[in-house]
Amino acid sequence: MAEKEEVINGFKFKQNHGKQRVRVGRVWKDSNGVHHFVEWNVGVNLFSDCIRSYTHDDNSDIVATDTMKNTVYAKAKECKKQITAEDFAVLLAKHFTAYYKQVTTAIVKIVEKPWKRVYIDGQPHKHGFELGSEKHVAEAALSKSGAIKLSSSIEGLSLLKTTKSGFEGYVKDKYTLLPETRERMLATELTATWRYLFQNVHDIPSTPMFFAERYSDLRKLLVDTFFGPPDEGFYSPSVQSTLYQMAKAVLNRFHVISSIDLKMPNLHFIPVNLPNTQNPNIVKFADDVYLPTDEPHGSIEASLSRLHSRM
Ligand SMILES: O=c1[nH]c(=O)c2[nH]c(=O)[nH]c2[nH]1
Repeated sequence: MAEKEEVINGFKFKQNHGKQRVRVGRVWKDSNGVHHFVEWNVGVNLFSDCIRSYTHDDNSDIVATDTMKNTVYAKAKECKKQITAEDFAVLLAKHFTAYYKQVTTAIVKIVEKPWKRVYIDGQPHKHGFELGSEKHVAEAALSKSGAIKLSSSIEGLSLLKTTKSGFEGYVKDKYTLLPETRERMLATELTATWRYLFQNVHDIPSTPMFFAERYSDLRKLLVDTFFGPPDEGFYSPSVQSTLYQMAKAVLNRFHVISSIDLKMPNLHFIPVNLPNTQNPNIVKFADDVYLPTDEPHGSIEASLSRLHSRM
């Protein structure tokens, strides 16, 4: 699905064009008065045979980016039932690759804002929503032949535990100042991206909300694995180890997923000690008072894939 590289006038040439940040809100209303709502930020990139627009001032093969933007709204209107960001990305990519002879591949990326139904006194509100924290991203890259790459992400999921974390046994040299510990805070802002193993657009399940269920089950599994059981927790010997446990849990549980990438910045909470000549113990750290910092932060990233992931 790599972009086509042409040779023009003795140069290598690659191109694509699209429309970014197409913002759309969509409401679906059930007959019983319950409303459903999504807010999407859609990016479209088309790989198409329109090279003469670059070389010969001939725009006759260009699908206008304004047309792409209008198509997003038209297709959102056509979806009479609630649809996931993944299914909407695939729907748009299918449209662009099927409708225009020039388009060889369409990449559609959708960032969904975390609007969640409001609960009032424990009761779900029919038409009230509040904004959560992390974003849900879906990306479909579809070629005319039907070959597809479909992935989803959770972006910006903030997680913190106040104990059951340590870091020992690392390389010590003349630059090392960090003391070893078996007692520290662990905080991160997780980005997880997973790829579905569907290789062709026809392999994608037609079950409504299939991808929404995978998303929320996977989110729960990542969170459960990060923290461990409510009373005991899990001891984390490093961010690396916890990350690996999380990635492994996902591939062991979800057979429709072929790979997962996790980014887990280590957001440091620095122990506070404030010695003072008159009062050496004015603030003596006892795993209680910390200085939270955003920067610098550790950056720990890894991806885990199946060796054989064909369906
Ligand atoms: O879990 C950790 N992994 C590291 O690689 C690292 N490096 C560091 O200074 N603190 C930590 N913590």
